Amino acid sequence: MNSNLSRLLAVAQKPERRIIGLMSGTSLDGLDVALCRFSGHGAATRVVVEHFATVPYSAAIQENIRRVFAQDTVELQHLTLLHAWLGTTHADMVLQCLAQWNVLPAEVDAIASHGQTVFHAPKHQHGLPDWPNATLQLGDADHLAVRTGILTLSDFRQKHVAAGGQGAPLAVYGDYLIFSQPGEDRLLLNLGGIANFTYLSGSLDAAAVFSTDTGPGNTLLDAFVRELYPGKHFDENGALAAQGQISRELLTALLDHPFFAAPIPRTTGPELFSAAYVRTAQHRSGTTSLPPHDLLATLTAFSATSIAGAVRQAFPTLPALTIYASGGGMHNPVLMAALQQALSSCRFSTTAALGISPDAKEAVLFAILANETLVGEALPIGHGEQVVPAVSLGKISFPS
Ligand SMILES: Nc1ncnc2c1ncn2[C@@H]1O[C@H](COP(=O)(O)OP(=O)(O)OP(=O)(O)O)[C@@H](O)[C@H]1O
Ligand SMILES: CC(=O)N[C@H]1[C@@H]2OC[C@@H](O2)[C@@H](O)[C@@H]1O[C@H](C)C(=O)O
Repeated sequence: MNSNLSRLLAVAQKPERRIIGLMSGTSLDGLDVALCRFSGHGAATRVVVEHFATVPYSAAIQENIRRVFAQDTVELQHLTLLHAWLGTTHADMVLQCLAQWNVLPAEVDAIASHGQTVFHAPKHQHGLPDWPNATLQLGDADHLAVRTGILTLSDFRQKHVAAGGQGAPLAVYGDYLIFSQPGEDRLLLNLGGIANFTYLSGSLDAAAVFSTDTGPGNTLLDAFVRELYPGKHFDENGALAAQGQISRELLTALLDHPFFAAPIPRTTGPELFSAAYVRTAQHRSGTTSLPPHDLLATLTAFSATSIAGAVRQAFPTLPALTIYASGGGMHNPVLMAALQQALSSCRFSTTAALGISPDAKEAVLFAILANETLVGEALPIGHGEQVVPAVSLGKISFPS
């Protein structure tokens, strides 16, 4: 048998596998690296996070990504170079983590690389009737595989799109496998740059499961903190927003967009929820001279209100849900307090209570996707409009 295929077979047949999940999200704060140990697959998946680190993105890396990130027009040479360069940069970050953890690359069975989303274009957002849903992640996985010597799975979103999805959220597959719990209706709420949630029924009914993006999480807060407070990158502990007053006029204008009435599931990104989106809403509501603290208070309320709105849209008579938060926004007490107030009948916790660090969760989820592709079967989840494509996800890059 071809040596690459026998290597693949050997990994699939191992009783346990070590898979590194890599995620660098819309916040561009760094690469999340989670070294996970797996046994089983599907409903029998067991995962232990052996090590986790976020390797921060330098200002240069951020700048190189921002030149194309969510931009309508880009320099094609830069985009091309960035694809290869991010692949090698992510490879070096993985090698750096492994060295720190005293783990040899040969002791790792696979890498699951999300890559860097640079443009997300679901049909409802690009608005071009003859063109499909589309999404683009950079950081070529052949570079990762060759440089690390580790089998690499990547580009998980394309199959989802090819099979009729919008390319996101993908968290639903892993959430379903590792967080379902008989007797508890759960929402797994990720507060990243963009916020999303997965619903898991306490009846363990796979057909009832769905997930959706809700709109902005931290992305607008980060953008305006960077602009209004040079040197700061985010509203640490909500300290800036806490000093402001919410502008009801601006909040109403921000919420006045068809995205918030579109059927669930829906996905989005900073292509829509950008500084320009906020400025347009400010003009419409006559709030262009809002003081910075008030603007941040209003943007925090915008995230909380749109998340709560999506939850209520999905569950008009809100059942007794337990919400398990993850992602950077859960460290923002102003955002969390607003969410708890808007969804006061829900119980709030974090994925730490379920054994997965909230900061590591998304990286772990991509490792789960790779484990399923290597040893599992495509999972039937959801139903009707909310069906989740039952496909294996990711492309396989061999080191040689
Ligand atoms: N202590 C804190 N106080 C307030 N906000 C925080 C804190 N820590 C992190 N954040 C927010 O979390 C963000 C990072 O979140 P995270 O790493 O989950 O995003 P991401 O993975 O890039 O996003 P996405 O899930 O959209 O891809 C930061 O940019 C910041 O806005
Ligand atoms: C296109 C893209 O990269 N989307 C991300 C982003 O970050 C959060 C939200 O928007 C979510 O839809 C998705 O990531 C998570 C991991 C997901 O697919 O579940």
